[in-house]
Amino acid sequence: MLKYDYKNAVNIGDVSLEDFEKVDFNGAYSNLMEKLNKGVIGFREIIYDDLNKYNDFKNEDGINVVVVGMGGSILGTMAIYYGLSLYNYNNAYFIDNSDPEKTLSILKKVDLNNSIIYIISKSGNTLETLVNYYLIKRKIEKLDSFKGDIIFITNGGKLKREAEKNNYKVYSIPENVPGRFSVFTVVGLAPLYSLGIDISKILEGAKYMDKLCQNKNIFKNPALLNGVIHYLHEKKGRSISVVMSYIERLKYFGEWYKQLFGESLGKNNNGLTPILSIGAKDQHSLLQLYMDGKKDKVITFITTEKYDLDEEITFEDINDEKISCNLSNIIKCEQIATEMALTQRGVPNVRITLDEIDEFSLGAMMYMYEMQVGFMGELYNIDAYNQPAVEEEKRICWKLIKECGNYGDR
Ligand SMILES: O=P(O)(O)OC[C@H]1O[C@H](O)[C@H](O)[C@@H](O)[C@@H]1O
Repeated sequence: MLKYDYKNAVNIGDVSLEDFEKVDFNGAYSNLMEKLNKGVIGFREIIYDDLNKYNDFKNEDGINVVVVGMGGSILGTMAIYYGLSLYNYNNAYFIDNSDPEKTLSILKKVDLNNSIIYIISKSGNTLETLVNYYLIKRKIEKLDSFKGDIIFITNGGKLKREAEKNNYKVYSIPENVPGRFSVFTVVGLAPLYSLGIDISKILEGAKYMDKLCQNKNIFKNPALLNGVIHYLHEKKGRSISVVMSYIERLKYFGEWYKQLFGESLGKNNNGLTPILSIGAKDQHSLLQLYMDGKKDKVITFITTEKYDLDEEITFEDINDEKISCNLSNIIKCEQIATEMALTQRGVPNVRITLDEIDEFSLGAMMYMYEMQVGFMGELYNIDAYNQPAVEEEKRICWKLIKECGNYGDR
């Protein structure tokens, strides 16, 4: 389950309940539902897909899973995998950048003969994914015989042609699901299945949240409510959306959230800037800014009722007095203290509380943010599902790469 608390974001920072009346959230609700019900945008229908197709994929103990992708083709998978792992990532490798040190250090240590390798790219033309694929291809060609598995998840472009030329298995992604909304498709669920994660429980969480998101009563619809709250505060100049997770293993959830929020809403001089903070440690690095800097932020706390690892501690405080409590009490007190201090300073903040950190709650929270971004796209009257501006850099880069013999030496 997931609880959403918004009391510190209304009647704070000059946003009142009366302001809600000025926002056509009913229109946003119907426009988004029309797009989803007609299948124009498909990120809702796919959570009701039949999961039998995943029996095709391997899920064997001890086998490595190597995922190669960028952005929406890998961040959701990392968000869920690292969100569920308790800091022991023995057989999962994510190649998600063009940093030679990162990719080559992974390829130096992973035994590709004992690996399922997912090459994931919706367009099939993403430079980093292409180059990382060629690095793996070259490594495989040096082996006497390749006993691993290569699976392509792509809809076209160079990578699809490569897969067909080499007779690799190819799976497609529903065209009406934009990349950054595709974690609940084969893009995320296939590698997560191979990593032994209960993908049906992830979808149960998404479906639980979908029911809440059908509610026309905004105060019972966390995605719509959080969307309208961020919209209203952005209209008052608070365009930075800080997500401060008091669960450090949600760090990659933050990376996924950054792309979903930033790339979907950053259009036509609009947009909110997503920032991920980790509590309690960012109280010692960014809280001064959040408390006393520009009043241009809305803070979202993410916390949990239950930490999977916890222990009692007895220690002496700074006045040499004995304190006995659980470690989880300490971080929970820090989160509440930060929330209270920010509220007293008039910094609007909301809180998402997970029952526990499991497939269900991550599925629910990620689906909530997909729906929230959908609603906000309607509120801003923008296309939340494309990313035309990123193409400009790609055109320049491909041109430079062609000359890279010279450019590389500059
Ligand atoms: O899945 P791909 O086609 O490889 O795209 C990977 C990523 O790169 C693109 O440049 C877009 O900015 C992202 O929205 C997308 O998720």
